[in-house]
Amino acid sequence: MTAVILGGGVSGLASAYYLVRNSSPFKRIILLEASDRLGGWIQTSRLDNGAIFEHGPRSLRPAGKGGKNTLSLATELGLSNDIIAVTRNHPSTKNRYIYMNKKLNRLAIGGGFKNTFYPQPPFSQSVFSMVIKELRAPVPDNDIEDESIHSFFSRRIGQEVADYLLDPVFRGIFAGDISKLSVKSCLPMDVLKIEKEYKSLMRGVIRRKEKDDDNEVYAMNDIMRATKERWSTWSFQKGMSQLSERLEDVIIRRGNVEIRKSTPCRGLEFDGDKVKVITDTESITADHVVSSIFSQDLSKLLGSPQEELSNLLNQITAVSCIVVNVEYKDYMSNIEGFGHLLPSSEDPCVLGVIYDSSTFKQHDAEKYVSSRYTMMLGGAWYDKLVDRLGDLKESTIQDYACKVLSEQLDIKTEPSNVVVTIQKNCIPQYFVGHSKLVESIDKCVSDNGLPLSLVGSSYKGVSVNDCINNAKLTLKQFDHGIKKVESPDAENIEKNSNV
Ligand SMILES: Cc1cc2nc3c(=O)[nH]c(=O)nc-3n(C[C@H](O)[C@H](O)[C@H](O)COP(=O)(O)OP(=O)(O)OC[C@H]3O[C@@H](n4cnc5c(N)ncnc54)[C@H](O)[C@@H]3O)c2cc1C
Ligand SMILES: C=Cc1c2[nH]c(c1C)Cc1[nH]c(c(CCC(=O)O)c1C)Cc1[nH]c(c(C)c1CCC(=O)O)Cc1[nH]c(c(C)c1C=C)C2
Repeated sequence: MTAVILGGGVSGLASAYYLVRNSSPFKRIILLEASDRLGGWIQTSRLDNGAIFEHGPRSLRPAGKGGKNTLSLATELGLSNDIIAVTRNHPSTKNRYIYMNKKLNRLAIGGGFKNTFYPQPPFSQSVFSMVIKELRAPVPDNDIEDESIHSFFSRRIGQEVADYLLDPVFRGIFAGDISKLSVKSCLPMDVLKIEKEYKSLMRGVIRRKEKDDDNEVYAMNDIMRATKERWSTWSFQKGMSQLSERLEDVIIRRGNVEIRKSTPCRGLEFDGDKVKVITDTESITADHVVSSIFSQDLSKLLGSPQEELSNLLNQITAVSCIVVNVEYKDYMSNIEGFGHLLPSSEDPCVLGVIYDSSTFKQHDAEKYVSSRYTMMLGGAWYDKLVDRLGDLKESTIQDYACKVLSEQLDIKTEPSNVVVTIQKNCIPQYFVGHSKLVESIDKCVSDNGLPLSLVGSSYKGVSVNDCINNAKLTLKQFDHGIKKVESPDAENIEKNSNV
């Protein structure tokens, strides 16, 4: 049997890996990647001076099922010695800032008397009063299927928290507008269900027992290391591309996967239990297709009689971001932290700045002192940004970004390296009603008996962890048991039947 995987980003690569790692019915697997490289939004550049610029994802969380699974995957791939990690007590973990009223306001994340009982700018109320307000907030009588993040947190904790905390945080993840983003699909827990059951989000988060129904088999070495050393975030010595490059190596080494770059799929024609995968040069007859591409790109590949599915897929939208990587030679920042975010009320077009050198100093230039930053622009406010800039010439964007950086971080020196990357449709948006839309898509595929699996960031999670874990769980249907794994940690996979 033949499977075709559409897309060579981390979801497509993970799909291929899990199909070859486990015994599956597919003797032939073809991965089609439209561009000339693999990794998708994972894009790492290594400058001549040894500095690393990430134009997409730069960090992974160890927490949660997805976090555990990605650590397990790194172990299985033999990448343990290439992992670099930041612990929870590191300044880049403890210090996150909101840039508001033209100054940096450190987010009071970790307790303390002053932080708890006295208002911390930019908020006019203390954390303690926010907690009391949330515990006392009324619960709507009617069952709410879904709600915007702004609406939910405004009624639970107040508009100020929605506007000055949730707004920037979700601009920092989805680059999106919380008045449209779904509270059901964008948060790691079902807050509406928790509110209904416990009459308060705080009470529910404290009281509910995390069901440990995780029956997955994990390679434990790096999971145990991350737990023991209390990692907060991690990456790789040579950047995130090490993950996609190693996945490619291992997939090819396993033999029955053919990776075709610069080979876009141009169409899918379903015919009973077979599907014709059309490229510029041929039509591949497959028994199953795994699509990891953006839902609107998949929508365009479907002709009649798949109009219904095509229309549903087309309803999921994405935003575009401009990512500006900047390095300052012979400059040591005096601010340690993960970075700062801006509420849309402060400046809609500037989403935030990541202090890359504060998190991963290992990625700095080898031979001299320097500081690296990544500025994220646009997102749901992309059109406003284009209007403000006037044009999207690299020099226009570069001048603008460096001016903003110098204002917001008081940097007086000129940058030594700048890379501008325009990432079109890079972060899918999970608007109110997204989970119902995904259910309708899944139902349409199954009702029509289409040999099609949907993975990737369009549906159930935008983080790298979510993409990998969702690919693994989606393809479980084909999992006929783990093949002998040659990875250094193979015995651990067998031994640790549960975590
Ligand atoms: C700027 C930015 C910063 C981010 N930061 C983080 C972070 O710090 N941590 C984190 O966990 N996540 C982060 N993310 C999210 C994460 O990077 C993405 O969600 C994830 O990489 C998506 O992977 P994917 O494989 O699902 O999709 P993609 O990476 O989009 O891969 C899809 C692939 O399909 C190919 N393709 C498209 N059409 C076709 C076709 N017709 N035929 C064949 N191939 C096709 C594309 O070329 C692409 O290679 C960030 C994302 C962005 C954009
Ligand atoms: C300012 C814009 C953005 C920044 N990062 C992203 C955008 C759009 C993209 C992004 N960053 C993360 C993820 C994965 C989310 C997840 O579920 O793990 C995505 C899609 C990582 C991340 N970024 C922030 C948080 C709190 C997280 C989660 C995990 C972690 O702690 O590493 C917030 C944040 N993003 C940016 C900054 C400057 C920032 C906080 C100061 C940049």
